[in-house]
Amino acid sequence: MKKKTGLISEQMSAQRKRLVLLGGMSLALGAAIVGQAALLAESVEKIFVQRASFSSVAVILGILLAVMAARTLLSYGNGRIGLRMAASAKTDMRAALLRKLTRASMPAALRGQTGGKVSVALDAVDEADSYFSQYMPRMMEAAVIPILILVVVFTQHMNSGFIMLVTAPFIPIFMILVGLKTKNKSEEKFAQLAEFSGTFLDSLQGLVSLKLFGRARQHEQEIERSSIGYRDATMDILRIAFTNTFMLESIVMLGIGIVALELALQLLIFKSLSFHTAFLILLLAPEFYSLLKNTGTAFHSGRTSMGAIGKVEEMLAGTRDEGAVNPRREDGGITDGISGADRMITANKPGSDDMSLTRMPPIIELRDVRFRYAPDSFELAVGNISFGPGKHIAIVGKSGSGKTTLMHLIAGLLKPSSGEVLVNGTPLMHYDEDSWFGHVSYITQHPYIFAGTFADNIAIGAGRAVSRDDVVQAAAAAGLAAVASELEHGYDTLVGEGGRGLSGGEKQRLALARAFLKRPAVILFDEPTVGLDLQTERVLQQSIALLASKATMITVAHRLYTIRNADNIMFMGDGTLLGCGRHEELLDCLPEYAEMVDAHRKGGFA
Ligand SMILES: Nc1ncnc2c1ncn2[C@@H]1O[C@H](COP(=O)(O)OP(=O)(O)OP(=O)(O)O)[C@@H](O)[C@H]1O
Repeated sequence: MKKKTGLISEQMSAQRKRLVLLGGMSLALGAAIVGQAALLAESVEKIFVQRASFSSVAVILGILLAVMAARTLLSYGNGRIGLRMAASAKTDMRAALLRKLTRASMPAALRGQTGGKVSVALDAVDEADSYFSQYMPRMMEAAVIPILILVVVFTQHMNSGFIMLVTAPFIPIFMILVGLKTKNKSEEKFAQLAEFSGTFLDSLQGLVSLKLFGRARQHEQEIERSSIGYRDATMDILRIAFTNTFMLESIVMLGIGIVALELALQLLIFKSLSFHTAFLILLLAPEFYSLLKNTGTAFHSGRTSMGAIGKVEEMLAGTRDEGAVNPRREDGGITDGISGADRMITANKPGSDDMSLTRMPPIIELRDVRFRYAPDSFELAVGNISFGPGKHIAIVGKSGSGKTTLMHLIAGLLKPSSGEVLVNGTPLMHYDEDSWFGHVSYITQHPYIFAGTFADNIAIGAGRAVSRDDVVQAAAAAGLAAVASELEHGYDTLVGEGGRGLSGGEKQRLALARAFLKRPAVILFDEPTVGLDLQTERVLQQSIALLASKATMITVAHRLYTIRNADNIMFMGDGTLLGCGRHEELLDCLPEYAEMVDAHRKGGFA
C-alpha cells in the first residue's frame, strides 16, 4: 500500500479509538462468518447425510440464525463506524481549508482561481468520504477475516488452504497495479474539475466585460473544452473501475473453482475428506475470495479518494504563505472593503504587549521596511519614518508606485520581507491580530457588500450587536440617510448579491458608516480615483474629516485637497520613498512632487 499522505495520517491518529473499535468488530465479524459456515455445514450434514430429525437440529438452526443476525449487525456496525470516521474527517478537512484560506496573507489569498478553490473545498473533500467510509472498514476486515478463514481451512484441510494461499495474492497484486493508475487518474480528474470550476466562475463573474469585448463565444468554447476534459478524466476512471471489477470477478471465480475441484476430487475420488469438512471449506472459500474482492473495489475508491485528498493537501500547502505567520482565527477585524481572506497578516507571538494598544491613536514608525510580492517582482523599500498620534498621512505617487502596498504594510495586511512596522514602539507583528484590527477601519474604493439588508451591511462594521438607532446614526454621519430613505424598504432593503445594487459612492459611504459604528483609532482610506459628483465628494470629505478627528488616518490620496491638508505626505516613486513632509516642504525640495502638483492643477494628474 502506498505511503499515507499527511492528512490521512493525521486523521488516523485523531480517530484511533474508532480504528481500534473497527479492528475489534472485524475480528468478531470474522468469528461470525466462520461460525455461520460451521453451523451451516453441521446442520446440512445432520439433515441430509445423517437424516437426523428436525427437532434434533432445531437448536443448531436457532444458533445459526442468531449468528447470522450477529453477522448482519456487525457488518452494519462497521459501516456506521466508517461513516462516522468519514464525517469527522470531512469536517476537519473543511475546517482546515477554511482556516488556511482565512489566515492566508493577501498575496496568498489572491493567488489561484476562486472557483477552483471552491471545487476543492466542496467536491474533493466529498470525494475523500469513501476512503474512510469504505476503504478503511474493508481494509480492516481484509486484514483480519481472511487470515482467520485461512487458519480454519488449514486446520481442516491443508491442500485447500494452500490453494487459497497461493491464489489470494493475485487479488491484492492486481489491486495495487490498478490502484496506482487510478490515483494518478483521480488527481487528473480533480485538476480538471478545479480548472473547469475556475473557468466557469471567472467567465460568469466577467460576463458583462466578455460580452462587451465580444469574447463571450471564445469563453464558451473555453468552458466547453475544460468540461470535456473533466468528462474524459471521469470516463477514464470509470473505465478502470469496470475493468477492475471484471478482472477481480474472474480471479475470484477461478480461485473458488480450483478449490471446489480439489474438494470434489478428495471427496469423491480419493475419499480422503468427510462431507462436513468439504462443505465447510466450500462455504468458507467464497467468503474468503469475496472479502478480498470487496477489498479490491474499496481499494479502487480508496485510491480515488487519495487523489482527492492529495488535492486538498496541495491547497493547504499552497495557501501557506511565507508572509502569513498568523496562527489565529480572525473574524472581527477591519470593517470594510477587504474580505476575511485578505486580512490575515499579523502574528500573535508569546509575550506580545497588547497593553500599548490602549494608547490610541498610536505612534506608527517604519524601520527600513522592504517588501516583495514574489522574488524578482516589484520591490518596495522605505527607510525610517515616524508618525505621531492622530496624524493624517497621505501616500501619493503615480500609478503602480506602491502606494497601496505601503498602506497594506503599515496596516499589517502585508508582512515586510525585512524591517519592521512599529506601533507605539512595539513591532506590529507582536500584537494580537484581533486587538490591532479592532482599532482599524479600512475604507477601500470597492468595499464588499454582503448579501443582506442595508442595515445589516452597516451593522457588520461594529463587530458587536448594535441597535437600529446606532445604524441610523452611523448612516446619517456617513451621508447615507437620503440614500436609505429612497430605498424601497428603507434600511431593510436587500442589497449585495441577489439584492439591490449600490453605486460606487454609495458603497464607499456605506464603508464609512461601518467605520462610524466602529470609531477606529486608525483609518485606512483609499480615496476614490474616479470623480464623484460635487455633493457626494463634499459629503465624503466632511464625513471622513469627522471620523478622522480623533484618529490616525493613512490615505492613498488622489485629491489635491487631501494631499495639501495632510500632516505628512509620503511621495512614492517606483517602490521607493522619494520624500516625506508637508505640502510646502515637498514643493520646495522635491521637483517631482512640484511637477505632480502642477499636473494635478492643470487636471492632468495620473
Ligand atoms: N498581489 C500582488 N502580487 C504581485 N504584484 C502585485 C500585487 N499587487 C500589486 N502588485 C504590484 O506591485 C506594484 C505596486 O502596486 P500598488 O497597488 O501598491 O500600486 P499603487 O501605487 O497603489 O497603484 P494604483 O495607484 O494604480 O492603485 C505594481 O507593480 C503591482 O503590479
